[in-house]
Amino acid sequence: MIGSGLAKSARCWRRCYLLAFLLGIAAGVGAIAGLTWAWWALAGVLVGAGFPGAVWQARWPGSYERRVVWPALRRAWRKRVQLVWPEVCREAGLSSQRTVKARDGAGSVQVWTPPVLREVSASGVWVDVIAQVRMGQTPDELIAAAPRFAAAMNAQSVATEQLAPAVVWLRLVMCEPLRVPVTAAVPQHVELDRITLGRQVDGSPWSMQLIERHTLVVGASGSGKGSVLWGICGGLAPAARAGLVRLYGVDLKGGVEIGMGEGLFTTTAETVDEALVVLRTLVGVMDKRLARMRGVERLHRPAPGEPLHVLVIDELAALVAYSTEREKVAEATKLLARLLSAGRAPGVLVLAFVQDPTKKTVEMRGLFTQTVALRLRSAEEVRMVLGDGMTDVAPAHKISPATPGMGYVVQENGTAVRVRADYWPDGLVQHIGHDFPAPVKQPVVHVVPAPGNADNGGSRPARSPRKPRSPRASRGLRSDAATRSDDGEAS
Ligand SMILES: Nc1ncnc2c1ncn2[C@@H]1O[C@H](COP(=O)(O)OP(=O)(O)OP(=O)(O)O)[C@@H](O)[C@H]1O
Repeated sequence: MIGSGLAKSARCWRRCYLLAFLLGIAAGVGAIAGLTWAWWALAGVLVGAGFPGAVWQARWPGSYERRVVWPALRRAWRKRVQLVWPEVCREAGLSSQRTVKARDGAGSVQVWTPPVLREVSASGVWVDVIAQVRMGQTPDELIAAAPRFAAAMNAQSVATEQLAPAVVWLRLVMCEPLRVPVTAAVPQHVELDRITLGRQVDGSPWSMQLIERHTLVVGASGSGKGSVLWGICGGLAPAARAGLVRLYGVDLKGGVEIGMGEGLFTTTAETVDEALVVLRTLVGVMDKRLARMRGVERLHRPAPGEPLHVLVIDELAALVAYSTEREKVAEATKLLARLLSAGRAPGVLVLAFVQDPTKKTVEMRGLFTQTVALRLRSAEEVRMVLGDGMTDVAPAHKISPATPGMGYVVQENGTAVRVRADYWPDGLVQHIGHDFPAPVKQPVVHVVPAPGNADNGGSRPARSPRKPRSPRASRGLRSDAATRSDDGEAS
């Protein structure tokens, strides 16, 4: 999808082609009516320029945008920076003023000297400006004027950074290609290393590494955590069906989210007790794998029968902070911390979602190896989620509630990128839950205590195991069982 600036530019070019084409026809008619050869030449040039351009634009809009519209827009942005720079600097009080003699020697003129524009370049949907402050100025003065440049350039947003003691970098984001939502498609291929979740601000695909990573996604209510959750689980669906991945879902908000695509999951948990069973089982799997790997390999490679185990927790705070059952919360926190600290190498990964990073979850933040910040409520939350110094370059607290699924990720090279997850409507989630059933099902089996026995450990009445889905379920995870005979996998 293209942003409004791009759409405007495309419209403008379309009009030019149409005009060239019509003028060409008019010149041709003039030539037929007996005018000179010059009219024939004009007609040829105009029709020759207008017609192929119009056909290219109509027939191959993607390549036309890439090769014609974007380069023209970027050229125009660069020129505009050169144009507005002296004026904005003067208005912002950044230029120095001198009176010099006029060239003709008659009288004097005022000369304004702005900070030096060292480099102006444009790529993607932004313009990068590198400027050097004048003697006696501080970089902070230039950084404080950044919103004025953004307004003068009609930019959507501006990011700043001090590159050297006297050098400042400004990135003006000129149009918003992520404004229009895109609906996700049914995944076609087994993807394991990187899962494609949506688009980056420059229009390229946004993909995220999953293997060797524990992922934390933070976003206020309604920020679109569901689309990241289903982007990852849906993206893993072909691998799950092929037996390369097992998904375990913990959804303590009544199972509303994970229940939509329950078929994808090997096990789902909706109470703290069920979640504890899943956590104990995965810690057991992890410990056994680690013991097997010792001295043999350092990183587990997923294979059928030796799958990657992915624990998906919707609303992490419900598990480690909100529950009033303190002993259970303490155990869950401990088990989760073990998975987060040792699960990466043996292929037992955690993918957690949370609304509020200020609660106890923040204690665990350091154990996650990658973080996605969707819309947050304050600059302080951005700092908590993405780290110090990120509020300017990844202003997740400024994301509009009208663009759910939009957020910031910090790449391996340390730069922050704005992204938007594709939207997963309920029907699509149900569809993949149905079409990509987990080959192994291990429902949590509650052991009903004998009358008069101690607490059955459940916060809701014991229930009979869920009916296994096809293919036939393996033995379930027992709420009284801490370990399994094998990896915890199907026997
Ligand atoms: N990527 C997206 N593109 C467009 N719309 C989206 C996207 N993701 C979510 N939405 C819309 O935003 C609404 C809220 O999304 P979602 O339920 O995923 O938020 P959430 O962060 O999980 O909220 P909560 O924490 O309250 O459950 C959805 O009903 C959907 O209509």
